[in-house]
Amino acid sequence: MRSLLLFLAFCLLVVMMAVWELKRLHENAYARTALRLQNDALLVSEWVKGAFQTSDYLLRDVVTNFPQSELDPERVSAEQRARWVNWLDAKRQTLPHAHSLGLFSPACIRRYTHDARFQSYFDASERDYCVKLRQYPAIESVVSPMVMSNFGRYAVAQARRIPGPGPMGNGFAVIGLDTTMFSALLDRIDTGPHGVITLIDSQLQVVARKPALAGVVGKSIDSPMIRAFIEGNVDVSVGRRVSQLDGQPQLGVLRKVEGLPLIVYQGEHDRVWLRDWYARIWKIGLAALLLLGIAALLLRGHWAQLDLATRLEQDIAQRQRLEDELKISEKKFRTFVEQANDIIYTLDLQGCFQYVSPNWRDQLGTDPAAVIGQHYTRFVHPDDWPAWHSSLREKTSSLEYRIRHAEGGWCWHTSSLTLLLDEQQCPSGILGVTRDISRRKANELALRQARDAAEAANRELQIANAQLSNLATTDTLTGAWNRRYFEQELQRELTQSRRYGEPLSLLMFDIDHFKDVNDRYGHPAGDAVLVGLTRLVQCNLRAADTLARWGGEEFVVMMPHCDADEAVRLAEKLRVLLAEQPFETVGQVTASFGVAQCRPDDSPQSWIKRADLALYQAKADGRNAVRLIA
Ligand SMILES: Nc1nc2c(ncn2[C@@H]2O[C@H](COP(=O)(O)OP(=O)(O)OP(=O)(O)O)[C@@H](O)[C@H]2O)c(=O)[nH]1
Repeated sequence: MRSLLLFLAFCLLVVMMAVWELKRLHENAYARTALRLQNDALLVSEWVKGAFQTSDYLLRDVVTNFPQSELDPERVSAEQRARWVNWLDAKRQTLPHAHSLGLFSPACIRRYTHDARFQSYFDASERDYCVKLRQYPAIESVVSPMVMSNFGRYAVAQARRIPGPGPMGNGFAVIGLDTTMFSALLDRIDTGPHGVITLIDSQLQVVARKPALAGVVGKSIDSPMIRAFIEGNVDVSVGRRVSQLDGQPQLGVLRKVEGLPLIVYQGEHDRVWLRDWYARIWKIGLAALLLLGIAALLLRGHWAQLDLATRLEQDIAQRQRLEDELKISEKKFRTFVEQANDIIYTLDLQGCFQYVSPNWRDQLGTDPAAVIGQHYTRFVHPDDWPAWHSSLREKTSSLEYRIRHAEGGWCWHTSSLTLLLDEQQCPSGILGVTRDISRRKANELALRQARDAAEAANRELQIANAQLSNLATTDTLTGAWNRRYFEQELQRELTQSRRYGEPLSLLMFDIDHFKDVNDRYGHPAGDAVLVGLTRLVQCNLRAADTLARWGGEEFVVMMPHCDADEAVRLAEKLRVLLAEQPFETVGQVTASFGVAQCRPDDSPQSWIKRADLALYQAKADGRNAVRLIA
């Protein structure tokens, strides 16, 4: 963590140093370029001043040598006037860039000009030079901002007062200077491929520019900053700006031309004056990155060493901790082994005891020393050897077995066995923890015996219940359902039949002259007839039909899903079968049958009553017959 912080601090330091160095280089480049531009601007302004001084000499010459008496052309002859015009033109031609030269009266009326074609009346009282001469009587000479001259060219007018008594003296001379002279002047200056020099007048009009741009001369620059500079007290201003004329970012110097309504702007494109600085950005940036990269590599190496050292320390600490834990664990284990109720032992893979805890003696009466080296079969009941044998091959297992007590007899024990592994993860022995469960086994035996007795009693009870239930629903003599059961079934079937709209019929039959059978052959023979008859009828019914003994020698059969016709057919069949069946001792007997199909409005009683009535009719009609009351 500390090294990371150091690295981050180093990174910060490198970045700060790089930024500081770049800032310093930028400032140097700025200062150096600004100084050079200032010098260049000074040079240009001096040149411009020099140009105006030259023209001013010409004006001085004119003002000094032109006689005052000749200024009013009305008083001068035409020939004399022509001579003065030629004189003025000769003076003008001494300056190659002077395109006009004239003389004005104190009232700013032009009296003479160098060209005979322009001798007409011209009032210059509104012109800037006239206004200034009138406004400031103390000054001798003025230069006006650039104007479009009468000759159709941009020009700057320079005027010089003609000394005289009035506030305006005896008038003034004006020379018109073609602004192309400034362009020619600027052309001679080496500005480099991206340097700019612009001459601007006090009206913020471009007077001349290098490099030249089409239509730029006379163009007004809308710059509050330049306007403020013109109106301010400082003579020089340095700053970065974007040129309004060509849109280039530049470092530029503005310098007022002393005593003239002109300023020089000298600028250099950022690309030029910052060229070295841009190159240094790359170099310094790469150097910083290199430094940071080296630092990062060093840090990584340091971390790797640190990590190794830390891991070694951790390993040592962990090993120490494990050793301590092992000691504690061993101590605990020994205490646990020696004080526990359970017998703890180890076996080799063949099943011989290698260690047994001291309580073996307490629980099994043998000294532990005598047990060590012995095979488990020496102590374990032979019936439990298979369980032991298979457990010794398991990773973990538990088993219950009998083990011999030194004083004779067997104790029940349970053991949990765990396979022990050596450092190579190979089985090296078996750890066993055993506990005496003799008491539990005795309890289990008692419990099992009690449960067996309870189950036997339960079974007897179920048999008795079944018998009781049978008795409650069946007739003991014939085995047919009894009347009570039949009535329950009748009610249930009646409900079912109504719910599903199925037909349901009832058959009631009674043995004919049964009293005579009893009387003649005895009651047991009569019983035998009843039993035989029941079997015969039962064998000829469907599984869904219910046969019940209604009472004495009278029986009923309920037939679900069976209409009156089917019921009559069955009754007829039974009647014939019975009549043809010989009974032991008694011989053949007959029976009469009454049939009734259940009606929708029937109650059990009304339905049974109709069957009974049909039976009565069969009896009345001579017996051994079937009758239906539908
Ligand atoms: N053996 C024997 N006889 C019974 C048993 N129950 C009723 N009886 C006898 O059945 C006889 C019924 O006689 P009756 O009611 O006069 O009818 P019947 O003699 O069969 O004459 P009809 O029915 O009119 O043909 C009686 O003698 C009863 O003692 C029984 O469980 N075993």
